[in-house]
Amino acid sequence: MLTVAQVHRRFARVHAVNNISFHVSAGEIFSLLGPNGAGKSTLLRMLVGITRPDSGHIAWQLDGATHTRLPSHAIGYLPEDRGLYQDQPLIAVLEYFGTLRGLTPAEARASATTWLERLELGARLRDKVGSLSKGNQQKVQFAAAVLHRPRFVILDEPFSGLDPLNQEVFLGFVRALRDDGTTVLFSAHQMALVERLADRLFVMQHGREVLHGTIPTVRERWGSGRRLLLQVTQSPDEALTILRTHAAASDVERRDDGTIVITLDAAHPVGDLLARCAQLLSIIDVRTEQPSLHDVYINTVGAVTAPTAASEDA
Ligand SMILES: Nc1ncnc2c1ncn2[C@@H]1O[C@H](COP(=O)(O)OP(=O)(O)OP(=O)(O)O)[C@@H](O)[C@H]1O
Repeated sequence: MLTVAQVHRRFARVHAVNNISFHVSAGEIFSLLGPNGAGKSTLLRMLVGITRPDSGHIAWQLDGATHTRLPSHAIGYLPEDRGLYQDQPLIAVLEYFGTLRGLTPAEARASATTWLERLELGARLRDKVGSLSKGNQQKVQFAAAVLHRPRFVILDEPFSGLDPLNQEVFLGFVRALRDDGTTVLFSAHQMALVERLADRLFVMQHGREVLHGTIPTVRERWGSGRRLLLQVTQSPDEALTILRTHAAASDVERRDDGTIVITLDAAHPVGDLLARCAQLLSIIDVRTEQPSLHDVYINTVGAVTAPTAASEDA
């Protein structure tokens, strides 16, 4: 549905988006990740058509036709800088956004009312936007991005500023959009939510790609490996010494709660290792653990060094 090919955008000496390519399929939830200043918002603004790439191209496939920019009725956008008219009633603001996206005033009003009720703001539809809390304003902005039922939705940090309960509510809304056939691309910093929501993720840093793939692929390829977690009757320090000396387990550590953690690798199949541990230690409990997306992100992004101005200009 969307192809981004070698897209580049520079501000003075900063390569905000540096040779980025990816593809988003119809019906997918695609997540864009990266630390502050990585280039996510700049890339999203180019996808919406607010700014243009210096080079590279963006192509949308819709109903058999290819577009460089999607028609406004087909795209919804939640910008990072939330911009609602503070002194207007919620219903008037949403009706206005709906008509900008091709709905009639009556259609816009009906859809806005439905969304405000869904967002538990039905009782406040005549209140001014400025009288709402930050989180509730975010809900209204979300409604403005989706009330015209676009085919493709771009959400720039939809979870920022929301309490944990409302993060769950938004997670449900994004899933509902996908179930309705909408393709969703969102940026976020909340790894645990991304892990539960996204089909595929793309991590960028200093404008460049550092990680790209489905969640299981990314975990498998870039994760630091599965871990074996043991609770034993021996003291943790004694257990560490025994394992390092007699089980050839070099990547072994203890957690604050006394759990012994052995990172698995191909040279030590879990069955063999567990059998050896059982010979050496008195095991009370055993389980394995997958690296979380958070672990993968920290390991990968933490390992990238910043480009110098000289290397960027080269
Ligand atoms: N209009 C602009 N003029 C100059 N520099 C800009 C402009 N917009 C973005 N930049 C720079 O481009 C880089 C990428 O910024 P961008 O806002 O895209 O990052 P981001 O990944 O969205 O960050 P955050 O997670 O903090 O929102 C930053 O170094 C930023 O200062």
